Amino acid sequence: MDLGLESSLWVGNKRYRAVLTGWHFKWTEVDKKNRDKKTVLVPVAEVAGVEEGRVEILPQKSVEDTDKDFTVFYVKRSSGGGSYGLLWRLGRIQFSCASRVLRDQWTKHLRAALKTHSPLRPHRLLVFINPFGGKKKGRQIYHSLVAPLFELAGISSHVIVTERANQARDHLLKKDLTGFDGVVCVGGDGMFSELLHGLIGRTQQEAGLCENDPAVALQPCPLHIGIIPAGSTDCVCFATVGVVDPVTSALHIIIGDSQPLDVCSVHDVSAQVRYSVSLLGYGFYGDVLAESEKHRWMGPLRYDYSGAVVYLSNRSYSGIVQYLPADPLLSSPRDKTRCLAGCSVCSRSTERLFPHSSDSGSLYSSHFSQFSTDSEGEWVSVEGRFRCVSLTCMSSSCARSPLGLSPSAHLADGTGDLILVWDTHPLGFLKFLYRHTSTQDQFDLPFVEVHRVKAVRFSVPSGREEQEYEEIGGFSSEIDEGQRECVDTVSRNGSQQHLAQRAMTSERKAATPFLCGLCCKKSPSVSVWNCDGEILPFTKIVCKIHGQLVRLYARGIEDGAAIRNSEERDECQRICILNSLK
Ligand SMILES: CCCCCCCCCCCCC/C=C/[C@@H](O)[C@H](COP(=O)(O)O)NC(=O)CCCCCCCCCCCCCCC
Ligand SMILES: Nc1ncnc2c1ncn2[C@@H]1O[C@H](COP(=O)(O)OP(=O)(O)O)[C@@H](O)[C@H]1O
Ligand SMILES: [Ca+2]
Repeated sequence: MDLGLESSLWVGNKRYRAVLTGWHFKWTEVDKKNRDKKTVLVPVAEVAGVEEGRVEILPQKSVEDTDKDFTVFYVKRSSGGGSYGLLWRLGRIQFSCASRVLRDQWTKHLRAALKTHSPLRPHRLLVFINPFGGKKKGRQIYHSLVAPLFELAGISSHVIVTERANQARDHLLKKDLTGFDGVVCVGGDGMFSELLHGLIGRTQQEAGLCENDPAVALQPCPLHIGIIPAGSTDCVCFATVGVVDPVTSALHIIIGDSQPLDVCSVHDVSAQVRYSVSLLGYGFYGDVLAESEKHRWMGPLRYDYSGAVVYLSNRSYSGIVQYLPADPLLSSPRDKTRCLAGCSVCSRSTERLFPHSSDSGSLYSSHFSQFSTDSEGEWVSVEGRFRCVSLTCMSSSCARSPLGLSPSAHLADGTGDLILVWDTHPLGFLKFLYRHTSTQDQFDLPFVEVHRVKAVRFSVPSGREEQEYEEIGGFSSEIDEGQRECVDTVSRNGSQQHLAQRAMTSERKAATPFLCGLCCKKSPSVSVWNCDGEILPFTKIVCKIHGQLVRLYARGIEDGAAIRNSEERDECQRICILNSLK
């Protein structure tokens, strides 16, 4: 069927020339002298629904069934929601046709174009709501903001309000999932993590693969994941959509957007596996999570409170970190680029990760080639005392840190960024943390290193695990020994880091009076791992990044930083549409 169509249509008493070209639907106001006025251009892929009659969805759905009218719902962008990302809202236009025949032609052609140009639109979704996530508004957010949009788009959803932790994960591992196109969580990063574990586990079970084996190349998941943000950090949503907004996320789900995402598998010696996408953190972030669990009643503020408590306790930990660097010719964590919608680094990675696929974006292509074609590089080893060791598969931007833990990380390039913050004096560490809140480079500090990696191993020097408490502070022999270890190991690895470490020793002496106030209590010698908001029950780990293991209903961040007024907003809509065509 030829999807193109062109005719005059009316909105109220204004005449429009409407054109459907297959990829685009546009309407231009025509004045009495037949001159063109303003045009609105909407990619067919961003049409949310087409309905006969004059349809309203708010305050509730109502249809005035006239036989010459039809209503089109589409994605409309607006700035807001912070300096990055664009809010999406539901645009609506009600057209009148000259005849019923023409009206039926328009609705038929538009619906056929939708099917052809956005094949991943979901028809049936499995939705899990965590009623206790974030500010406990999950149910309300879903029923008032999301369900009416799904209904409009003709999506049928099976909704489960969870009654316990891990219910969503267990459901995905065991229950019949036939007929579902995607799975949605209404909650925070913890709920997303449940879906991630459930779907990855289920996919490996069905493929007959052992997910606990770090040597296995995992099979990508066939079902898409949608996130309706209703949690505390909502980092996965922020970093993949650019804003934390339930309506924006619902619209990405409706139009069947697709964003692949790298996932890190975290294995312990007894072969248990966990997955992480946003933050795998030892030291500071592990301690913040452990502390925050005691203060869940505070809601999202528990992290700020616990962050301050842990910061003031001034801890550092010994560790041995080994990493397998990614190809430095492809990208670097300090190249000042940002992974935005249509990212070319990620697109090239798709071709590299799935070389035998005719459609380079296909989920179903062989994923096994990934490691056989990659030449295994050399592992690098460092040992010493760290304030924190963090690994992230993406930028991990969130409201607390709008550019994230690693601002130049990519969502789907098959690598992660390893951030090593060596022990330093308290003010230095505060500077590091504080830089996350602005555009200042948190890696441009002498005690910070960042590496783009494919795999990481971590262990605690022998004897430390059993040692329950130790003296801490810049003056104990423990720290001096740790400091020496660090200088030795790093210089063995031929890095310039040892110079910085030496400089740090004198900085630490300068900070002596400040430290005295803080460090007069005992502290544990071993921290815990924070795996996307969950405490891991093991310290020694092996991690591997699996490129594009899952897909989200998202498209990456649309850069809205330049948009300040409504005229620029229209321009932005145009630029975003042009970018989406590239
Ligand atoms: C001085 C200000 C310092 C601001 C430092 C901000 C760094 C923020 C990096 C955030 C990375 C987030 C990665 C996401 C992790 C989530 O998967 C995970 C689970 O989220 P969920 O509960 O929503 O399910 N979230 C977390 O683990 C939370 C980590 C949050 C860390 C916040 C740290 C706040 C630090 C405040 C320090 C204050 C020092 C004050 C000195 C007097
Ligand atoms: N019904 C429930 N009761 C208790 N815990 C739950 C329930 N449903 C989910 N959880 C757990 O709650 C934790 C936090 O959920 P999340 O939605 O991420 O909120 P937040 O962002 O506030 O931490 C997750 O680890 C999840 O496994
Ligand atoms: Ca990545």
